Amino acid sequence: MLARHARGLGQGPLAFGPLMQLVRNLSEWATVDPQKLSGSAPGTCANLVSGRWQPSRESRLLPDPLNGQPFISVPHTQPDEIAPFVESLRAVPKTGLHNPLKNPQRSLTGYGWLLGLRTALHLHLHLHLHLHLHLHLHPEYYGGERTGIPRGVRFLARGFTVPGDHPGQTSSGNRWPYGPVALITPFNFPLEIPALQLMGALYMGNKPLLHVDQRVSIVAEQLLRLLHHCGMPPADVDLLHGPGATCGAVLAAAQPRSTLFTGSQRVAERLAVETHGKVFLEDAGFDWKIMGPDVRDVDYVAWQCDQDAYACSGQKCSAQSMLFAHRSDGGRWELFANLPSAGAKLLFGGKPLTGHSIPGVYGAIEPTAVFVPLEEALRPEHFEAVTTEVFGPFQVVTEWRDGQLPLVLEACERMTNHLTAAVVSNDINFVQTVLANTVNGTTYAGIRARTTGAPQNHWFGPAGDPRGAGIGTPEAIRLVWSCHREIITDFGPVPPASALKLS
Ligand SMILES: NC(=O)c1ccc[n+]([C@@H]2O[C@H](COP(=O)([O-])OP(=O)(O)OC[C@H]3O[C@@H](n4cnc5c(N)ncnc54)[C@H](O)[C@@H]3O)[C@@H](O)[C@H]2O)c1
Repeated sequence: MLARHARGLGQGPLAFGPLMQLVRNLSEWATVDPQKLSGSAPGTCANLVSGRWQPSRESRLLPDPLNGQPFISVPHTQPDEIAPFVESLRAVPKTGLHNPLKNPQRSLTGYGWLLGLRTALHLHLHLHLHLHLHLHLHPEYYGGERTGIPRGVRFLARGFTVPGDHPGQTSSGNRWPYGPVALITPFNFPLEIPALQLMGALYMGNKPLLHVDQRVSIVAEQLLRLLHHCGMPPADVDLLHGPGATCGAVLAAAQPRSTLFTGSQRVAERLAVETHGKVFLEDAGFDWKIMGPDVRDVDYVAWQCDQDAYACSGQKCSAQSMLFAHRSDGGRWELFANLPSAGAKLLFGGKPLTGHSIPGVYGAIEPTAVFVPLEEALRPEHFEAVTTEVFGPFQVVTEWRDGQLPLVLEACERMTNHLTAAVVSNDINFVQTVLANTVNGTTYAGIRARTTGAPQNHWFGPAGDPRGAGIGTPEAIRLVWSCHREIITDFGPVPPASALKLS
């Protein structure tokens, strides 16, 4: 009954109570119960293409990160099985499933149910299937989590008009979908990134092929099953489980009009070439934090450093990768006063964790920090190694003294990834100098500055690269999932023939 209620498209936002109930009733829509997933009762996954759930020829058994038991069987789709995915994408017109002039009601009534679902998801989804699965697979921080379902979908496609050159002429800027698109996401945010980006793609009128890292793609599958249950047409999204290379083969054959890729630098650069540049990137994060000379509230700042570098085992793209601590001789703040003046040194960590049952394939090491003197870090022979993202509980620490800010800024200038950054200072002149001379796309400034935390209430994405994508705000959705189309209407009146001259 609830499902029928939810499928009453066009009815506007649904009542909160029934939706909470709907999300709670796992048996109506979920195919796995995370409380029961185990080596003796593994969960199984299926591909979704053109509205039909389908197995693949081979499957891969994933070991439970908690105890090593094989607990999920996921399709190991091979390149010779991709034809239905290619056909499905090729069947989508460039004009999308809807656009400002075609089926505009689809973004209103077709997704009306989502507006009510937003609240229900926000409060209850993470208490049930997804959080359990999610925490099992990857313990992502969930405080302030967003579901990616903004109010007023139609306003995402808001355009503008400009008066023309003569009576009857007007030009209008429109947000237009790409039509067939691909969405590729990594292992470390199995729900948040697919949910936020998928909804944006759909709102703007695209049909996405979704590929999530095979180790966690079961979460995205359950999200799609919930969305179907709530009324999303099953053919609106395809889901491809399997190796990344198989997804690459689909892209090469189907040539989606645009691809949003979130993941490592290596794959990002490869896709940029293979898609001939038709790609938006949320790639590697080498994220720095600069402490100003005025840093105070030491316990708070140190706590935030630990959170940024080591929460979630440092496996956030926004994790603190390099800390520039200010060393103030005779001042209040001497973070690493006992460090040697030259040479790199292990500050702490560096050993494998012991006394656990985590399978070796997942890796488990102590929170680790390595100190590298600033001048040594800047040497050409060291710089690349010092500024390469290590996707784990690892950070590089250095220090700078009064007069060395230009060296710190030089290091920021020479880095290749510009995702998040933090300027920990309440000295407005210091903050302004650092902000004016750096480019990171999501930069926090002030004594409470952090590198992690996104995307809760703001844009999140890299800057300084025309391929840079965003996530988390209406602007991000508009940028990534629609393009600009200018329509100049010129209906007359037509001038008399006597007024026509060659120009
Ligand atoms: N910038 C961001 O917003 C953001 C967010 C999360 C993670 N990350 C980055 O992701 C990385 C960690 O994630 P990962 O190890 O899962 O990344 P990864 O690049 O190995 O994999 C990401 C996705 O790409 C797919 N893939 C791999 N090869 C492919 C190919 N040839 N064609 C198409 N798809 C292919 C994978 O199956 C996976 O779904 C880190 O570098 C981290 O900084 C960035």
